Amino acid sequence: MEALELLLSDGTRWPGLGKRGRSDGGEVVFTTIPTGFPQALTDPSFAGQIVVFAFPMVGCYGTDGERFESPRIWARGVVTAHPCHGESAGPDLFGWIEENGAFWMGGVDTRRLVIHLRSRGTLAGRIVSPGEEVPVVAEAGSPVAQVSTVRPLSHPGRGPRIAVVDYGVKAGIVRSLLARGCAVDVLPHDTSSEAILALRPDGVLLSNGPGDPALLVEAVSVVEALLGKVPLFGICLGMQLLALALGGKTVKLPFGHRGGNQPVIEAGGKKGFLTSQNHGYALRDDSLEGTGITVTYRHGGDGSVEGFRHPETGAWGVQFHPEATPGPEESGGLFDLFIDQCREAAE
Ligand SMILES: NC(=O)CC[C@H](N)C(=O)O
Repeated sequence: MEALELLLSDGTRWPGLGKRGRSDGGEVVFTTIPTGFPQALTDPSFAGQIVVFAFPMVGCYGTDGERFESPRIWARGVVTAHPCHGESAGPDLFGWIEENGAFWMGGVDTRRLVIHLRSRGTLAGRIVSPGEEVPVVAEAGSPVAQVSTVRPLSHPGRGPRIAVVDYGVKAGIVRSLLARGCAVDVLPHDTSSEAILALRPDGVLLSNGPGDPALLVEAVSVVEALLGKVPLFGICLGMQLLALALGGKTVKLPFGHRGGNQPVIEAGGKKGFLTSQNHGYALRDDSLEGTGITVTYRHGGDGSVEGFRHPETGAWGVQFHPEATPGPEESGGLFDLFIDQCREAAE
């Protein structure tokens, strides 16, 4: 173990201990999940980011390969207060992070760091040696092409056939469809609308994924071409792309929503539930007029849009994660609603 620092783009330095030298720059974000760390780190939506765990003790159960959300870690670095080494459910979490070529730091005052990020907003950062002076910038551009499958992958099933456009899909989304009997085609992020419709899917699911949705101009035009032709359901980045295709706009949140206990309230109602979330962007409320979008869910904390439907085309989406992994499963029924919608459209 050697002394390391997390150097932030505002010049602040956060000391800790770890094993490796200097990471590249990445957006430093925090998540409040209290469990499911390997699931979070393998979520492709974290690609290129340095993840601060607000929960103090991390790694007590090691890793469990069966619960990965993709085959590898996409986060660039991990920052924690108290790394817990050793094996219980599986290999040592921090050894596994190193094997994946990612960086980690322990012994960091993550309570103060989370409050700093919450008040300053998300910043770029790098894991460096103490006192090291290097430029700190997060990569520009979208990581979607790096995390998406390059070839279509087909999973058989007797139920409706769902095409999943993979912008960085979590395995939990595919599992949620397969568990309900669907046949699933996972398609590369740049698949054309013609190629998607040629599969004659009963529905199209637009997946989660990393980065700024507004950079994905081509994906938005593919989604636009699908509108009204097939049932469409977007999750997180997928919902953002759907809204952009309908003429809405997105905005970067100051520090995002990342955690397993994010409250969501039905718009205009009182019913609330807890959700798993991992996003830094949101729909701009003032961009929705004239789009035909009806907001269905809002965040219980800041009131931002967490879901919508578009009655004219039947397209809809949620900003939170009904597949959970990690997090509460109480919104999993949304997959059933989508599958019912696909069945009805096929009749
Ligand atoms: N999990 C996701 O799909 C995240 C969507 C997008 N990258 C955001 O940060 O808002």
